[in-house]
Amino acid sequence: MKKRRIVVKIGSSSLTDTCGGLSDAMVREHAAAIASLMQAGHEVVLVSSGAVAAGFRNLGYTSRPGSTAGKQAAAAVGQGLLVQAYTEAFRSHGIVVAQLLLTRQDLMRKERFHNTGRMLEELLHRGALPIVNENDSVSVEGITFGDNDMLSALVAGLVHADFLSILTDVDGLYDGNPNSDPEAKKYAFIPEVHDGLLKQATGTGSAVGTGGMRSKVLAARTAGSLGVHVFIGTGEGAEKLIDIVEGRGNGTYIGISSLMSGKDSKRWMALCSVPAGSITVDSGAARALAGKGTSLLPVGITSVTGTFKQGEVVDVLDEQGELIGRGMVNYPAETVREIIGKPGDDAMKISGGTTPEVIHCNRWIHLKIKEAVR
Ligand SMILES: Nc1ncnc2c1ncn2[C@@H]1O[C@H](COP(=O)(O)OP(=O)(O)O)[C@@H](O)[C@H]1O
Ligand SMILES: N[C@@H](CCC(=O)OP(=O)(O)O)C(=O)O
Repeated sequence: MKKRRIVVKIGSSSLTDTCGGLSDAMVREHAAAIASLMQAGHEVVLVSSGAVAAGFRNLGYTSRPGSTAGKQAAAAVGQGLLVQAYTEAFRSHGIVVAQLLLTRQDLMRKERFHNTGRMLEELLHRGALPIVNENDSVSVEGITFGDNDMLSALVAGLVHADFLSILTDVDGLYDGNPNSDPEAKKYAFIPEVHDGLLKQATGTGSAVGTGGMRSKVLAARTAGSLGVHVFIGTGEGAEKLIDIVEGRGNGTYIGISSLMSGKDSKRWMALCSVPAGSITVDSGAARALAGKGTSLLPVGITSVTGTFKQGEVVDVLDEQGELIGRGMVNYPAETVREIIGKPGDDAMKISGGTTPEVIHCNRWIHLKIKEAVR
C-alpha cells in the first residue's frame, strides 16, 4: 500500500459526552485506530478538539460556556487533560505525542507558517504524532481559525497531506440535518463542494461541538483547493481509519469522485489491488486517458516494467513517472513490450489478439491524485 500523509481531525463530540468530561474509552479507541495507520506506514497529524468540552465541568459550568472568557478558561483546564489522556493512550502503542497549539497568527505570517511546517516535518520524520489544537486560551477573538475543521484543512495544506479524515458524531454529510430531518439523505461521494451543499449543511452541531456540518463542508472546500481529499464521517474500532483511507469508511468522501464513484471492481483496482507492474505512456496518451471512455492503445506506450500476466492490474505512469491511473491489462508484459509504439493493426498481428487495446476503458480508473501527491 502507498504510504500516505494523513491528517485526522477528531471533534469534541467524538471525545466527550454531552455533560463534558473526556471519555477515556473514546480516546483509547481513536489512539488504537491512529496507531494502526502509523503501523501500516502512514504518517499522521492529529488535529483534536475537546479542550473546552473536557474542561468546563471541572470549573463548575453545567454546559459548554458561551462567553469567550469562559471558553478560554475551560480550554486552559481541558487542554492539559486532553493531552495527558492522549499521551497515556499512545504510550501503550509505543508512540510519542507532541502538542502543538496554534493561533491564527502562526499561519498568517509567511515566516511563521514555514517555521510551523518545518517543525511538523521534523516531528513526522522522527516518527512522533503531532497533536494540533487551536491555542484557545490566548487566541484573540476575531482572529481565530473559527473552528478546528478549518484548522485541520489548513494543517493538511501546510504538511502537503494526501488525505484529511474528519471524524464526527454523524456518519456523513446529508442533504439536511439528519438529527432534525428524518428524511435527509446521505451523500456517499461529492466531486467538489458547491454552494448548494453549504445551504444543506447547517451550523447547528452537537451540544459540545462548534460549527456543525457547515464548518466541515467549508473546510472540505478549502482542503480541496489545497489538493487534499476529504472524508467526513464516523467509524468504530482499531481498523476504522484504515477502512476510511482504503475507501470503506462510513461517511462521505469529497473530491475523490473518479476514484470512488466507479463500480466496486474499479474501487478495488484503485485502492486495494497490488499492481503487478507499470506502463509508461507519452503525453498524448496521458491526456486521452484523463478524458472519458478512452482505452490505452500500444501507440501511446513508451515503456513497460514488471512481469504482469493478462488480467492483472498495472500502474500507468506519465512521462514524469507520476501515477495517472490503474488498469487491468489485456496482454501479458512480454506481449506489451513487443507492441510498444505500434499502430493497432500491427499490434494485433504481432500479439495474435482480437483487440488493439492494452487496457480497455471499462477496466481503467483515472486516479486524480497527482495534485495531492507530495
Ligand atoms: N447536512 C448535515 N449532514 C449531517 N450533519 C449535519 C448536517 N447539518 C448539521 N449537521 C449536524 O452537525 C453535527 C456535527 O457537527 P459538530 O457537532 O460541530 O461536530 P464535531 O464536534 O465533530 O466537530 C451533527 O451531529 C449534525 O447534527
Ligand atoms: N479548540 C476547541 C475546538 C473547537 C471546535 O471546532 O470544536 P469541534 O466542532 O468539536 O471540532 C477545543 O479544543 O475545544
